[in-house]
Amino acid sequence: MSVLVHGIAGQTTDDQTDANARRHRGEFVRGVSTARNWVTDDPNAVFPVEMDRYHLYVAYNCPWCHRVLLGRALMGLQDAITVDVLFPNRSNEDEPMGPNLWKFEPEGQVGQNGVHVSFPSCTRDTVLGKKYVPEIYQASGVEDQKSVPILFDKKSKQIVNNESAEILRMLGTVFGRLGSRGTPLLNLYPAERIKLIDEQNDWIYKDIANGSYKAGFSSNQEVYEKAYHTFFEGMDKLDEIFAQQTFLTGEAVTEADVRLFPPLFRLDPIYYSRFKLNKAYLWEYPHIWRWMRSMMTLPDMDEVTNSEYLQHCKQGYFGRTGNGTIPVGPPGYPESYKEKHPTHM
Ligand SMILES: N[C@@H](CCC(=O)N[C@@H](CS)C(=O)NCC(=O)O)C(=O)O
Repeated sequence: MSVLVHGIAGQTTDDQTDANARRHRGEFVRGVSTARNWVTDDPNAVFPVEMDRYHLYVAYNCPWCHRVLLGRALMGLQDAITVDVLFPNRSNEDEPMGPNLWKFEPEGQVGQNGVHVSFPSCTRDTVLGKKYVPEIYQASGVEDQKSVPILFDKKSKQIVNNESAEILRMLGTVFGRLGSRGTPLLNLYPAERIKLIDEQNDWIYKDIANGSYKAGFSSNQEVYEKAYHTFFEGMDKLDEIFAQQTFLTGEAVTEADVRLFPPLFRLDPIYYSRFKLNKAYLWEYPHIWRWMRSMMTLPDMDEVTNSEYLQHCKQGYFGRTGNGTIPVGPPGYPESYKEKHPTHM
């Protein structure tokens, strides 16, 4: 299948210059997504927009999946696009397909801490019946990829796209007419705001969304410290923006807000400790906190921010790290995000 690469602002990749040497020095360098086809309005296209034709493979703990699920919920696309949910921890060394692979585990599993963990929202692969994500890529003829999210075409049994920035763009625009939000159609990337959204996406991807991963997963002290400072300079900048307006590009929610949400949702309960992004909590930024509250009141947000959702995140980030125990606190999350102040204050 031909691979169309559209360079959209703030797409989920890193500069690949000397990537292996940088990885060797301990820098976390994100790879490139290679399935890059688009669902379009054209009924004769290879992938035309169609009710109940497309499917998402996701893990709730993955922030790139989270943005796509947020897009699906906000646009009211739950009946239009089906979803399968992976177990939050990847495979162990002793598994037949090899280690560190996403897999379906609806019955749950015994974690590193010796406790059996299961989540009601974890599913099997309801489309292809596979166990591991690389098997989905193999069945679709896409090589050397193992990441989620995946947008899958149930009709042709092909992977459409595995770049969350592009999947979200499709959900927020061309899929809009299949959504349940009525008219006027919601559009997360409206023509009159494109420039502003692109500008915000660009720096927020580098400094906040991917920046948090640079801090959390680099083993190089210098890379971590740089990412830490950049992240919190970004937080100051965001607090100033939200002192002036409700959302990132004005008074209406757009794709830029959706993309900002996953890393900020994870800051207090996870990134603060796990990624050592411990200069300040989200609740210490009054205007960002208010933005969070505005986001939480948007339609169907509960589906993708509830306490089970956060528990997937905790399991994913802590379940195979250190001694494998899952933190109980901090108390009051995610409920506090709907309040003026965190409830434990
Ligand atoms: N290009 C991807 C990046 C997604 C990504 O990095 N996903 C992680 C999970 S958070 C993953 O599946 N990584 C593959 C792996 O490490 O096995 C996107 O944004 O859609």
